[in-house]
Amino acid sequence: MLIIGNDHAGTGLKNLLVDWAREQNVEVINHGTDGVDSVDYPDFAKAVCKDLNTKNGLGVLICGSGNGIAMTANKFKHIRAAICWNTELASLARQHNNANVLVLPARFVSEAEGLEILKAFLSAEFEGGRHERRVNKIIE
Ligand SMILES: O=C(CO)C(O)[C@H](O)[C@H](O)COP(=O)(O)O
Repeated sequence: MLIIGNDHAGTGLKNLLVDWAREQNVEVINHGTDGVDSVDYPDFAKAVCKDLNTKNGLGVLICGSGNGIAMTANKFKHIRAAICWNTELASLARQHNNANVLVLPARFVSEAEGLEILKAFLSAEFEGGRHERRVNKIIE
């Protein structure tokens, strides 16, 4: 399951990702705005993170730079949100940090790049070991 949210800067990329995920038969919950009128990104980060803390899935948050929406998300317990602007960062966010929210900066990646970054995030797995010790220290 993907739980997705975005502000007005991320609507186009969000639509592409939702369409792709549904084509893959991945269940998607869309908490983002579907328009381009100016909205406030914390509202969407909060909706996604609250939902994610009650469901088994991964989150995707999209805004212009990624910064504000990630700052908001990382205030939630059990949320580890990683801003990723290429596929390598997305894989590492899962492999090393067990990130459960992918944050995409829509004004700094193309829509095609955003989709590849999501694919990399979804296909990577947490490696555990020394990384588990470190992630546990984040959780503490
Ligand atoms: O950091 C951000 C959200 O996490 C953003 O980049 C916003 O999308 C951005 O600040 C919106 O800017 P705008 O000038 O209001 O479109």
